[in-house]
Amino acid sequence: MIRMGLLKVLKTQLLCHLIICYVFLVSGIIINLLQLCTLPLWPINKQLARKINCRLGYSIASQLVALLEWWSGTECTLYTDPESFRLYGKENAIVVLNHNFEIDFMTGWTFCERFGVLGSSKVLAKKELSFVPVIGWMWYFLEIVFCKRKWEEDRKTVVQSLRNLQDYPEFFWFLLHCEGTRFTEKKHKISMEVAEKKGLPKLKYHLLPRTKGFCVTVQNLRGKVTAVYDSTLNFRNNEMPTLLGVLNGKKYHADLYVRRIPLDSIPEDESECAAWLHKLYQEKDEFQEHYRQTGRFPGPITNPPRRLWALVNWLFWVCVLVYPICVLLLQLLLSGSTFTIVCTFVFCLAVSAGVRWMIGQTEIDKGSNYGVKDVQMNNN
Ligand SMILES: CCCCC/C=C\C/C=C\CCCCCCCC(=O)SCCNC(=O)CCNC(=O)[C@H](O)C(C)(C)COP(=O)(O)OP(=O)(O)OC[C@H]1O[C@@H](n2cnc3c(N)ncnc32)[C@H](O)[C@@H]1OP(=O)(O)O
Ligand SMILES: CCCCCCCCCCCCCCCCCC(=O)OC[C@@H](O)COP(=O)(O)O
Repeated sequence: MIRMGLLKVLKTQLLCHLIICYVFLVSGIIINLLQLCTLPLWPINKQLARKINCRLGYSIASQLVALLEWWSGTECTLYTDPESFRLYGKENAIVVLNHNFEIDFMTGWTFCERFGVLGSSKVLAKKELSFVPVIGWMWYFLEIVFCKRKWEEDRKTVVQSLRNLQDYPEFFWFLLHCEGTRFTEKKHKISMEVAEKKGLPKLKYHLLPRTKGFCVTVQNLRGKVTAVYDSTLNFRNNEMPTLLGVLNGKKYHADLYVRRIPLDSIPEDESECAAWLHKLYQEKDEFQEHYRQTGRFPGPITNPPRRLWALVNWLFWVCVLVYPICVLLLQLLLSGSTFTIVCTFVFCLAVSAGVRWMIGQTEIDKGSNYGVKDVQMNNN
């Protein structure tokens, strides 16, 4: 009991957070550099370069998974039917996921890890994320598809990036947050005004999905991808998880409901495909209503257990990187030079501010104006 309490207190200590962030940042930059070294390999053996980058990408992303699974002890429960379960991780899929939570990317990654597709997981991500050190840089080498969320500018690049995935050598899940931005009350209100204008039924728990990205993804990955995984995520007891909470060791309870829909059953025609997606979001809304009323999603629970790999990778980087920094700091302190000590202190502060900025990228309060601004412009 006392040991558990001590551990809980330890997880809230700034020093622990600094060590975790230091390991993440330094290992991440080392891996980014290794990824850079694979560049000359691309023209010679593209498939090998891709496979190496998947492993390197795994080594970064799985640190956040380990933080969620092992540090915060967050429980990730999967609601899905056993027949579909057998196929997860053994085929390429498009994942359609709601976008309500600051850590939904970490929860998504956790399921990817458990099914062995973490290194190769893909997403249609906003361009701003490509500038985030470590993760954004890693994504260049993993052929993540970036968009500016302006269809006229995106169409060409998105289509080309999707086509490039036709010969991808590993099984991948391609994530689409069709709502295009995270849920806020303001964005919801505006988006429901758009729904009303379009004569579409209102959604209670989702923003109106943007259909262009989905239709173009289905179109360009046909033949490569076999299914759409309609995924609906929620957290028990109205938890609103944050990355800072996870870093402080707070345990959350994620519930994910996944339905496997064969890609063949999705209409090829663009307007039919868009209508199909709107219907899907109406169903997703019903699942969320069911969750609110009963505290669970429909269907059986088929849980993949957490695996040791993410933890092993994390401990490896801790062992490699913590000892040298301790020696370095000790040498600096013993040097007796006030100037050097002050410089080191300022450098550490600057790095901490950088990491805080990175964490800020996950915070909904600091989110974009997308879904607010464009409607106002359309109305002007
Ligand atoms: C199983 C577990 C999970 C597994 C996880 C798997 C993989 C994990 C991998 C990685 C994890 C990391 C996660 C990182 C997450 C980062 C995610 C993001 O960055 S989300 C933001 C970027 N992505 C997207 O936006 C994708 C969805 N968007 C689209 O597809 C868009 O179509 C687009 C391609 C971006 C283009 O957008 P644009 O706005 O320019 O054009 P649209 O034509 O789509 O939109 C206009 C259209 O929408 C109507 N509409 C609806 N609401 C509004 C509104 N509020 N304001 C204005 N307009 C709105 C509008 O009427 C137009 O309608 P129409 O099409 O009829 O003209
Ligand atoms: C071991 C781990 C140590 C942790 C140390 C700190 C790590 C910092 C990690 C930063 C991670 C940055 C990746 C951010 C991914 C966020 C995905 C996301 O949710 O983006 C939002 C967009 O979809 C929509 O944006 P909005 O229009 O809502 O605005």
